[in-house]
Amino acid sequence: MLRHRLYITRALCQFMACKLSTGLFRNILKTKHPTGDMWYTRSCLQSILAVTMAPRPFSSSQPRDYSLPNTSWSSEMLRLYEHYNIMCEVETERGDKIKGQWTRLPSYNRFLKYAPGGQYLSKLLLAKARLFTRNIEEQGAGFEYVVFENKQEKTCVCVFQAGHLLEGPPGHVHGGAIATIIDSVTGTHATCHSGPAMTANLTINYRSPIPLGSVVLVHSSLDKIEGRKIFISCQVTSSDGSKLHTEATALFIRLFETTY
Ligand SMILES: CCCCCCCCCCCC(=O)SCCNC(=O)CCNC(=O)[C@H](O)C(C)(C)COP(=O)(O)OP(=O)(O)OC[C@H]1O[C@@H](n2cnc3c(N)ncnc32)[C@H](O)[C@@H]1OP(=O)(O)O
Repeated sequence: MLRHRLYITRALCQFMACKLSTGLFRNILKTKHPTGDMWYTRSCLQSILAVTMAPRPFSSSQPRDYSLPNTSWSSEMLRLYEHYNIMCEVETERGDKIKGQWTRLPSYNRFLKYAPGGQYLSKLLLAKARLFTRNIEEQGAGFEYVVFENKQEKTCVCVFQAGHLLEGPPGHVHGGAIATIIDSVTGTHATCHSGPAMTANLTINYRSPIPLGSVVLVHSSLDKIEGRKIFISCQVTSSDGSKLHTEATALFIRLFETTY
């Protein structure tokens, strides 16, 4: 009986929280600037990002964090993951654990009900929407990757293992898949640094093919910011850094005036 009551109370709490967050987003997204442009306050944006990036607090099935190791990860992938992950937390002389220079970024899960502009995204779309790079359920078949950010150095590093469904030239990764991972890593970098931004330009030079199944590093560096423009350069190298596979420059445009 008690268990039954607890169950009903939990369901009611979930329902209330869901309604509350929906209303909040609707109000935020409908807020207009006097010029007619969509307008977000810093705190609103931060709450949107916090909520969109964090696991759903009241969901019984927490979204999966695709950036955590799984059984498809090769020993090289795991080694590099550990290499950066260990730098996310450092031990002080007194033995306390404190935040290090690097931060592992969890995989991004979108569950906004309303797109910017107020357009209602149906429940179906909502349930099925997924970041393009995370759309293959089979572990190891597509994009296996994890992104680490170093705020101080304004860099991001992505450890990327390309699965067999990303084949282009026989035995090698498709150029479109390489462009996708570059866009995703630099886009994540731009968004983490400056808030929501979209790719305006992406220029890629393919220098040497990436063998399918290999692990490479995607380095993203924030070069400069001019108003809403964020300039990022990117290199894809072999895991030991000795071979350059791809070079790119990207221009992102920050969607809102607010600076972080
Ligand atoms: C944490 C996890 C999160 C989530 C992690 C998400 C990771 C995935 C990231 C994926 C990112 C994508 O693929 S995004 C999808 C692909 N991209 C798109 O679909 C974008 C389509 N384009 C647009 O929507 C628009 O053109 C925008 C938003 C880019 C810009 O439009 P706007 O806002 O009206 O700005 P606009 O006035 O035109 O331009 C502002 C300034 O930028 C300049 N500018 C604009 N476009 C260009 C350009 N291509 N090349 C040079 N310069 C340009 C203008 O001259 C101007 O300079 P000045 O006069 O001020 O000097």
